[in-house]
Amino acid sequence: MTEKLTPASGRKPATPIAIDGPAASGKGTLARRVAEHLGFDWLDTGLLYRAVALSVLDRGLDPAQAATILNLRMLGDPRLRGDEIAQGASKVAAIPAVRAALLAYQRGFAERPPGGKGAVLDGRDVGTVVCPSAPVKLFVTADVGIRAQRRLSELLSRGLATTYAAVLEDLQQRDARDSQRAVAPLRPAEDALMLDTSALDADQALAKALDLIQQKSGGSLGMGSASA
Ligand SMILES: Nc1ncnc2c1ncn2[C@@H]1O[C@H](COP(=O)(O)OP(=O)(O)O)[C@@H](O)[C@H]1O
Ligand SMILES: Nc1ccn([C@@H]2O[C@H](COP(=O)(O)OP(=O)(O)O)[C@@H](O)[C@H]2O)c(=O)n1
Repeated sequence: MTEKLTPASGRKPATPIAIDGPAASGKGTLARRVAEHLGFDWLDTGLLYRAVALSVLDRGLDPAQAATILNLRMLGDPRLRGDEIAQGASKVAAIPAVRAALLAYQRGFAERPPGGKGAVLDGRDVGTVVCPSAPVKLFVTADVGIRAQRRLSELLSRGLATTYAAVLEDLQQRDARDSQRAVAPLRPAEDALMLDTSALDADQALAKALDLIQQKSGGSLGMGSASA
C-alpha cells in the first residue's frame, strides 16, 4: 500500500480527501472507513465544533475564546454526542471567529497528517473552505427521515434518551442553520461528487465511495477492493 501511495514522478497523491454533508448523512462513518481502507488519518471536524459548544456550556467561556484554547483531549468526551451539544455546535459554528480559530488545526491535519500518508476530513466546509484544492471531494446525502432514524438508533444504542421527533427536529434545525449562515455554509463544492446513501448500507456506501475516489484520483491511490 505504501508504495502505491507514493506519487508517480512529480505527481501529488490524491489527498486530502474531503467528505461533507448534512447531519447524520453517514459522512463520518464513511470517512472513518475510507481512511482505514487507505491507511490514512481521519479527522471528524464536527467534533471540534461540538467540543467548543461543550466548553461554552461547561465553563461559560465566550465561544471564540473556547475555540482558541480548545483542548483536543476533549474530543473523546462521550457528552459530545448528544442532541443538545449538536445544537450548540451548530450555533457556535455560525460565529466567524470560532471558525477562524479552528481553521489552522484542520488545515495542518490535512497537510501533515500524523501518520504521514494522507488524511480524510469530514464536515460541512472541508471541500469549500478547509481544503478547497483537495483532489477528491464527496458530498454525502440521505433522505432526512432515514437520517433521523439512523441517528435515533445510534443515540439510543449509546444510552442517550431521545425520540424520533426530537432527533428529526434537531437535524432539520441544524441543516437550516448550517446552510443559511453567512460564513462557510453547508453546500457541495463545485467539483464535489454526490453520494446519496438513502438506499445503501454502510458497506455499499463504502464501496461506492472507493469507486468514486478511484475514478477521481485517476488510480493514484492504488486501492484494493472495499472488503480488503
Ligand atoms: N449507509 C448507512 N446505512 C445505514 N446506517 C448508516 C449508514 N452510514 C452511517 N450509518 C449510521 O448512521 C448513523 C449516523 O452516521 P454518521 O456517520 O455518524 O453520520 P454523520 O457523520 O454524517 O453525522 C450512525 O449510527 C451510523 O452507524
Ligand atoms: N466542518 C464543520 C463541521 C461541523 N460544523 C458544525 O458542527 C455541527 C456538528 O457537526 P457534526 O458533524 O458533529 O454533526 P453530525 O453531522 O454528526 O450530526 C454541525 O451542525 C455544524 O453546524 C461545521 O460548521 N463545520
